[in-house]
Amino acid sequence: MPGSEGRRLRLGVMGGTFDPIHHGHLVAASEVQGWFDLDEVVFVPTGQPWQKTERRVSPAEHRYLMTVVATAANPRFTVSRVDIDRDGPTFTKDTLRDLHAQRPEADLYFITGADALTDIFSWRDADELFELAHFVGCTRPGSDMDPDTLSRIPHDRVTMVEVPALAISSTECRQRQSAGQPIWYLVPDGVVQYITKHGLYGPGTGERVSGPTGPTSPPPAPTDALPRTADPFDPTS
Ligand SMILES: Nc1ncnc2c1ncn2[C@@H]1O[C@H](COP(=O)(O)OP(=O)(O)OP(=O)(O)O)[C@@H](O)[C@H]1O
Ligand SMILES: O=C(O)c1ccc[n+]([C@@H]2O[C@H](COP(=O)([O-])O)[C@@H](O)[C@H]2O)c1
Repeated sequence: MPGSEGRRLRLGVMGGTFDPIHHGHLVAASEVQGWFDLDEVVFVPTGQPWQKTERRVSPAEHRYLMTVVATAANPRFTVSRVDIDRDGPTFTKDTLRDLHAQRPEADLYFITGADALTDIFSWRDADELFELAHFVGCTRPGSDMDPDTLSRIPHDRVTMVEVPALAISSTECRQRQSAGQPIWYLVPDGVVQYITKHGLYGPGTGERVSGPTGPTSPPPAPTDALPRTADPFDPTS
């Protein structure tokens, strides 16, 4: 099926662990959608993010559902299960091959933060990736990509895009939730409610509060928090 104006369909691919998804991810995807006139941006939560072994990653179904909640209002945003339904470690070459098999009519634009792009030559079969998709690296104003990495990427297969500064990370969201600090407005409202309902990132889940923002004693839990219910994805609850 052609995209607008009879040209080939343009499909953005926003891969991430999304533990949890936050407004930095959503702004980056939205900006790139506009820059490249993408017909759709498909968010792809990782199954087993093999380079994030230093910490516990939330179950894939939770990360998938938070991504569905966060993207539901945007008619151009969709969510794919290709990575979470594939066994084994998640490699982007598999993500792109699976999406190409599902949507052979589309050109793929893989959206990534500059931090992730800097590490791309540590990814599985990195040199093949640029044949499978055009890469879009999102930088914050004033930050530059590592010139060594940039020089190794074929220039016609990567574009750097400056997105509005949003110093939000999933790590910060987890740490704040663990410490009882608010995460409202860092993540969509529905994601705050999902996290509260399922008791994700609570005290005792191993998240550390770093730096001067961490309180010595956490503030009391907000009184409007949703009651915690049995977690269908946690066999121990
Ligand atoms: N604030 C942000 N602005 C733009 N891109 C971002 C931002 N945060 C993350 N990204 C990019 O989104 C993709 C998915 O990131 P990921 O799900 O690992 O989130 P994260 O915030 O980097 O997580 P963590 O803090 O747990 O490492 C990566 O390409 C990452 O570079
Ligand atoms: O292909 C790989 O080997 C590879 C290694 C690390 C990360 N990635 C991809 O990069 C995207 C962002 O990953 P992360 O771990 O920063 O959330 C996500 O789509 C991952 O599958 C891919």
